[in-house]
Amino acid sequence: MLTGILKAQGLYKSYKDKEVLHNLDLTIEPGKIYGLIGRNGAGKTTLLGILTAQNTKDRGEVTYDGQPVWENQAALDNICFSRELQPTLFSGQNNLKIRHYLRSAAIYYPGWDREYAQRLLEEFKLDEKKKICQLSKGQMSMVTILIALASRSPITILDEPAAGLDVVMRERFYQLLLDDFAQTGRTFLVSTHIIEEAASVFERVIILDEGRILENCPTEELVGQFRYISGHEDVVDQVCAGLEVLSTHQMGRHKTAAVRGSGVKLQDALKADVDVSPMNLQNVFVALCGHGDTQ
Ligand SMILES: Nc1ncnc2c1ncn2[C@@H]1O[C@H](COP(=O)(O)OP(=O)(O)OP(=O)(O)O)[C@@H](O)[C@H]1O
Repeated sequence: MLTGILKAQGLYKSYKDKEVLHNLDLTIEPGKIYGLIGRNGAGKTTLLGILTAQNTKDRGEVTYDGQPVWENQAALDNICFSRELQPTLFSGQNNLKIRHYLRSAAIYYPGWDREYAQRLLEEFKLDEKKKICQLSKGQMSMVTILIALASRSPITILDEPAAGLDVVMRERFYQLLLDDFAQTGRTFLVSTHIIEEAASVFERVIILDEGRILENCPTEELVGQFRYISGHEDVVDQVCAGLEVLSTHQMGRHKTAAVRGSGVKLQDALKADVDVSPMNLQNVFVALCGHGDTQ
């Protein structure tokens, strides 16, 4: 599926005097699955809301296929932002049922796949006659996921879709995502805190830290740049001299450093009397965004 590029340039967003996004640039290319990770309050939901014109920006531009997305239905027809249902939003409409919600989605999304939606309803064992305000947290997540998948939108964005799901449903969700991607090649952008579980699904990872994009690159390429180097503190210090050290942990004279580096300097390090071990995406995330909290 050939779709346009979703692009943010120079985004700024503040709530009162708190700056949440700072001069943020981001390019979402067609036909890729992106994982968006960041600490609590990093600005993920705010960013996703602005990318999909559901939230306002203070400065900057968001375009789809070169056209601004703000108040541009032609551009927004290509983008689905399926976010967690807020039971409080529905408390004033106690009779709103899943069926009504799906009917609205069918009208809103031009590519709505009714047959796929029905299949997912059955697979998730959701009763469309059930009221939204009576759904469990997991069932709310399932409705959110169902809408995202059945929208068939070229760019489909989900904000923490797996948070309310049990482990079996989370695995099923990732499988559905990958099956859909294999079939349609549409773009997915998914935010999550369950990093390691999702690492193998996301071919690209975006790390948002305090309103700034720290990384936006292939997951394997990113993780491959980081290693733990451990051993006697003197040797570790010597080896790390030319490398970027993100964090250190010491027990007596034994030291472990999380480092980023490649090339000659790393090759030299590998020859020294130290243990070198790979890091996983979660370790990399903590090293980059821990800001000393985990030392
Ligand atoms: N409507 C709002 N009014 C005021 N402050 C807000 C509003 N929405 C978000 N914020 C603040 O902006 C910051 C970023 O919030 P946001 O929800 O975008 O972060 P997040 O990365 O999605 O966080 P989490 O992972 O905890 O869900 C937080 O400090 C939050 O309190």
